[in-house]
Formats: sequence, structure tokens, C-alpha cells
Amino acid sequence: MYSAVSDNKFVKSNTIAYIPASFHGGQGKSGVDFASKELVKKGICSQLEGIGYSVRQHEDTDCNEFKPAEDPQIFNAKNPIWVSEFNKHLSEQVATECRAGNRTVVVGGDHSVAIGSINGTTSVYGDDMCLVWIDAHPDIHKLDTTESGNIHGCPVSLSLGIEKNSTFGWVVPRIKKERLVYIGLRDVDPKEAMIIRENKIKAFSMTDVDRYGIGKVVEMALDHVNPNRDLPIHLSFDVDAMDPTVTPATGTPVRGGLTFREGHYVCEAIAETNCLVSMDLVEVNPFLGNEAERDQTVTVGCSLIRSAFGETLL
Ligand SMILES: NC(=[NH2+])NCCC[C@H](N)C(=O)O
Ligand SMILES: [Mn+2]
Ligand SMILES: [Mn+2]
Repeated sequence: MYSAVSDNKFVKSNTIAYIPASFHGGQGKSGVDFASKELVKKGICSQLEGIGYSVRQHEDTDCNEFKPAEDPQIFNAKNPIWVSEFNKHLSEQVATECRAGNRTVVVGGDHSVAIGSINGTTSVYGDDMCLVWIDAHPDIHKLDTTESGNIHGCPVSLSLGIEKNSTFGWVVPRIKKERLVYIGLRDVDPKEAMIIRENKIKAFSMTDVDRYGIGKVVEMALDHVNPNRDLPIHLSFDVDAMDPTVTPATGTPVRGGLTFREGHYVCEAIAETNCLVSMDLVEVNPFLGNEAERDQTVTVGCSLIRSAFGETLL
């Protein structure tokens, strides 16, 4: 592997804050809350140091500390208070690091942790931040449209203000609709498709990846949200965007995903903009699959993060 630390247009320090978001309350399977520890064991922090960063590794937070005695559903949505309280804490952790001029990488946890991660970054970088969402799923349900009731399917609508709910009253929805772009979609619920259409949100499905190739798709995606490459980018990467043959240990796998290289290319191309200030890597579940599958998924999680922070091949 070769370095790395490029000139970033927004961040002055050479430090990446590694922030575990060991939370599983946004969906039903436990295990995602152990992913961050597995990436650490695999050496993610020393790998980032190896490409030239200093790393500030945050302690793991015990998500049970935020679990209320009672947490009635909102419509179908399960664990709303737990999700909200955990994310409020995460948001403050992220905001403190961004304020200090550091890059952040939040390692989930399920994708509901994007609520806190995005609120934290946008509280510092303001309302012109771009959100690049790499996922098989758009995660744009409202609390009253989710059928599964899993809030990991809702973080986008909360971050954009399409969903507003007093339980999440602390969330300031600063991401503008025209600053969000999706890549990798292939499992979209009908009500999510409606929300995407109504709000004219830009989305590149796997069909687009087939049609144009990943290089063109990423270029079109960035041209849409960040035409002059002068706005800060938050990258939210759900490993289920990748094909399940690449990252099998995840809770909601969908076949027909990004290849190993396509996923890494997305990260590399975003690194090249010098605009990336923060990233989420979510939905690795080391309790799923056999040992080889778990190991491979953790390894790929690490390499996606390194690529996003500028590891180059030559
Ligand atoms: N972050 C994820 N893996 N989300 C999967 C969501 C799946 C489905 N759309 C749901 O709402 O339940
Ligand atoms: Mn997903
Ligand atoms: Mn997701």
C-alpha cells in the first residue's frame, strides 16, 4: 500500500478520529455492534497510520447505557428513543472532532448511526455539505412508512428533514435534497421510491452502474452534488452495497451488488476530490456467515476505509 495524506480542502489536521458506533438497535440482529472491534483487531488504526495519518481512537461506547426502560414504537418504528439517545451522543463526539479540524470515521453499528454522524459533521460544516450514500438500500423511509420498523431504514429522511419527529427533536436536518446522491441501489421499497421521486433525489442504481460503468457513474454523481468540487463531502458506506460474494457478513444482503473494485473505486474517486471530511462504514455483522466470510467482510471494510482516505495503488 502506498500513501495517502493528500491536501484536503477543508480539514487542516492530519488526524483521523476513529469513532466506534457499536449500536444494533436500528435493526433486529445483534452482531453489528461488534464490527468496530473487529476492524480494530484487523488493524484499521495502524493501517491508517501506515498511509500517513495520526489516528485518535475513541473508546467503544456501550449502547445499552442509552437504552430506556420503555421505548414504545412510533407507528411501526422500533426502539425510537434508544436510537435517538445513542445518536445524540454520537453526534456530539463527531462534532467535537470536526470542530478540532480532524477527519472522522464512524464505524457501525447499523446504518441508523448515520443520523448522529451526519448531524455531528453538518453542525460544523453547515448546510452545503454533500452526502454520498453507497448502499443497496436508500434508507429513506419515514417513521410511518417503514414496514420492517427498523430505523436503520430511516436515517436519510431524518437527516434531510423529510421526516421530523419530536423524539428526534435534537436532529437539525441540514442536508439539502440536491446535495444527496445514491450509488448502488437495488432494493428499494415502493414507498421509498415515491419519496425519492417526489423529492427529485439523484440516485444511481446498479442498472446505471451496468449501463455507464462505475467511473462515469461516480463522475455524474459528484457533478450533481459537488459540481465544482468545492463542498465538503460526507460518505456513508453500507457494506451491503457490495455484492454479497464480496461482503457476505451483513444483515440485509442483496445480490447483484458492486464488485470489489467498483466499491473501492467509489472510495478512491471520492478521495481524489480532496473534499472528504467524514465517513461511515456500517452494517458489517461479524456474527453472520462462516469464519472466512466474516474475516473477508472485516478485511474489505478496512480497505474501503483506507481507499476513502487516499490509499492509492501506485
Ligand atoms: N441499512 C440497511 N441495511 N437498511 C436496510 C433496509 C431494508 C428495508 N428497506 C427496510 O426498511 O427494512
Ligand atoms: Mn443497505
Ligand atoms: Mn444502509
